[in-house]
Amino acid sequence: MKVIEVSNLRKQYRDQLVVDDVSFTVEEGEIFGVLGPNGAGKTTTVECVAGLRVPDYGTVGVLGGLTGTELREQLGVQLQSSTLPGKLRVWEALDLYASFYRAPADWAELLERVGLADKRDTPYGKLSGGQQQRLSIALALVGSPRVAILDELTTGLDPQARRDTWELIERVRDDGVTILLVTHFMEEAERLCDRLALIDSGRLVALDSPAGLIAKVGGRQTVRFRPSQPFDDSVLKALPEVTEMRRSGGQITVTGTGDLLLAITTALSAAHVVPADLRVEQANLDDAFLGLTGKKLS
Ligand SMILES: Nc1ncnc2c1ncn2[C@@H]1O[C@H](COP(=O)(O)OP(=O)(O)OP(=O)(O)O)[C@@H](O)[C@H]1O
Repeated sequence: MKVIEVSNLRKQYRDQLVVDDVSFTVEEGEIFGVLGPNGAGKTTTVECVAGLRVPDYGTVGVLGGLTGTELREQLGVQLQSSTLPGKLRVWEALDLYASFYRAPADWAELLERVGLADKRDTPYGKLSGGQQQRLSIALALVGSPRVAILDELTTGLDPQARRDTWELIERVRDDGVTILLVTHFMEEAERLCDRLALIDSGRLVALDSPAGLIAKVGGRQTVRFRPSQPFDDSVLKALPEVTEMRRSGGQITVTGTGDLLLAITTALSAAHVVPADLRVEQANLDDAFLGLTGKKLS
């Protein structure tokens, strides 16, 4: 079932076109990512989905075209810019948000779920960045929505807090909430998203699963190793899988496609060379973005 349908969305601020003919659909139960560099138009796109901005052109449908109160009841939104008064206690914020809904979730249970039960009486201003983000997720979920929009959720968090937040988002999805996630972190998109819309300068560049996007750039891989003894470049350069080979100090870096690792290890073995410190790096979403737009994501 299609939960979000965006067709030919266009949005302009004065004379700046920031969303240019963007279309995508989000299926029920997905974590759907909108990935792109700063200023690409991601927030504007999801603000149109959330009904917070009016598109200049195109249509946006959530759960078959809900609007007004019905839309607000079914859609939880956590926006990049949202902050709360520093003195507001965690429980007060949840109680306040719960009062906006006819059938709110049990917020005490929600607090357990986001790991903030022991911060119930802590003022918002005294929470760490990660705790504030987890509270903002709880606030987005307090109306028991079927769809949640989460914008730049982990920006500014340390790696551990970021990983904790990813686990939390996965649990929310496992509970049946469809998630539209805005991010400019390649690693976050790769780890969390079932499908991704790559956005650059307001335009949809590609839409696929993370693996599908990476495959679009040809599945480039890099293999690094230290050879047990000298060998001639031609041993590897002659392989059809190899596109480039570089030597730096004692290390050799080979890039290529196909079953690169097998081709290299077989050729080295025939030349009686043992590869030590062998490492394989697959192409990632950064490479995909670079291949599709000519720009680096980060
Ligand atoms: N209310 C506004 N009025 C005028 N220009 C705006 C407004 N909001 C955003 N913009 C501009 O529109 C462009 C797209 O912004 P948007 O926030 O949608 O991008 P983004 O991809 O979410 O970027 P970021 O990750 O930096 O938030 C930017 O150039 C931004 O400066």
